[in-house]
Amino acid sequence: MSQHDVPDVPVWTAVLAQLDADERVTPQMQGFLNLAVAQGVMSGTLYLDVPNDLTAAQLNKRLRAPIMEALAVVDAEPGAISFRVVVNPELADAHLTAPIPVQSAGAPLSSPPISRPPIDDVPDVAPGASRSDTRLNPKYSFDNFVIGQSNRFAHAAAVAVAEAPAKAYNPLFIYGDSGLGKTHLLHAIGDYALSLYGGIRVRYVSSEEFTNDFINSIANNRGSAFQARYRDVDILMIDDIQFLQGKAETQEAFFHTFNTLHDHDKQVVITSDVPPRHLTGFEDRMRSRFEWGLITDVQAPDLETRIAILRKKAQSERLLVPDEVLEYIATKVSSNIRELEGALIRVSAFASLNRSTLDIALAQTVLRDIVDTDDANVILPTDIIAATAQYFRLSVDDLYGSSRSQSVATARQIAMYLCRERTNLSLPKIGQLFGNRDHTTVMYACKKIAELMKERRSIYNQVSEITTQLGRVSR
Ligand SMILES: Nc1ncnc2c1ncn2[C@@H]1O[C@H](COP(=O)(O)OP(=O)(O)OP(=O)(O)O)[C@@H](O)[C@H]1O
Repeated sequence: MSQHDVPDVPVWTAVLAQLDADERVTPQMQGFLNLAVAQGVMSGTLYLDVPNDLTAAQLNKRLRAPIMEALAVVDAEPGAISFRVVVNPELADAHLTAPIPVQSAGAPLSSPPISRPPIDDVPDVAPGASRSDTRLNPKYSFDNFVIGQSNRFAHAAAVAVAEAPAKAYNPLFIYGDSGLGKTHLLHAIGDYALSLYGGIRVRYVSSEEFTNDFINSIANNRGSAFQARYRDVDILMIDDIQFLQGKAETQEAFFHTFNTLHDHDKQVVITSDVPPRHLTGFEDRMRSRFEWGLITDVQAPDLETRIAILRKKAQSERLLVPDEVLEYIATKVSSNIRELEGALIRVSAFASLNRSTLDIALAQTVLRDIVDTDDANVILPTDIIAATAQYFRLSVDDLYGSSRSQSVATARQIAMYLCRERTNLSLPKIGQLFGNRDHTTVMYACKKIAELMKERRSIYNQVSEITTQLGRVSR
């Protein structure tokens, strides 16, 4: 990241100056503080981006009081501003590529805000198989999964596998169209198994990550570390295996991993968009192994299940949405649960920004441009990127490129959000499309835009206007 790209947030600069004289900010803590990049103040909240969970945890735990006190001193209205730490993996990317200057305690933020976090401060992080090691998303649990006709069998099989790994069905192969809950089920298996068997080693991986890991292991001569990562586990879950199509060497690596795990009574769970026999570009020996255990599918949910999913989502996000509005959204979007959730976010964001009553009329207005992909033109990611670039008067290359300036970064995040919501592309695929970015960067972008839509009218309007523009794309 260049110095030029660090947003200038005067209140943060003033807070840093205050903290300079605060003895609670030890040199170790200063290391973490230097990693924070202030993004700006919105609705009374100062947003600080940090590169990883460890830094977020340290700032929240050790520096919350000093930062809050400093904010109270520097702000004209004491107590009016609080702060929020957000993990932004793009900053971690920057660390990998940027030189790492060593800064003295209290160095001003104007130099690149990057220095190594102190290694001896790590013990606060729980040792052993923590959920972050396994890369599980706690939002995707069985508790949050709504069971209906369309997924009842897949759900039951997933629960059975979590309760008795390698005993019930091995492998478990779940297939179905995009956005119907396959990834959710994988994470839920991991989450439930961990809650039942404390020390169990669980690993979730997307097929793209598996491929990249494999390629890196060859490039860096680290084959044994690769093997250990995927073979020293009790449950291996690999998402969207169709992406290994045509990648003979990666398939070979997976084939050996699979055999080792299976031979040692370790559980393998696989997802795909089609059943094993329809997987093209795979060797027969692989396809037949995928058929050894149980094959089950997830289908598009019926109306009742869609309403139940929306109700659950509204509850977990603490959104007050009348039943008839949930029903309306569920009738409007029928094929993809990710789009269903996107529609709910928009309707509730619009109501909260305008402080208006959430009723069917409002939902109709907001969703008039959302066309169910069942009966609409298919929207291509390139349409989304072109429409977003045009809207922000940027070039398409700006969105694919590496500029971290605030305006380009926001436009890129909106384009990523729309690609996730309106197309069938997986997170890694979207990452690849936007200049080979990591899938966690896309995940962060989607979360951030969904949150900002509720808080900032400008962002809400931008997303809506680009959607309207997309509605006009015809082919
Ligand atoms: N039965 C369900 N109950 C609650 N939420 C669900 C259910 N099914 C899917 N979802 C939600 O829908 C969204 C999309 O699901 P998910 O990412 O698991 O789909 P997927 O089938 O893995 O899609 P892709 O193949 O594109 O990765 C997630 O936010 C997930 O939590």
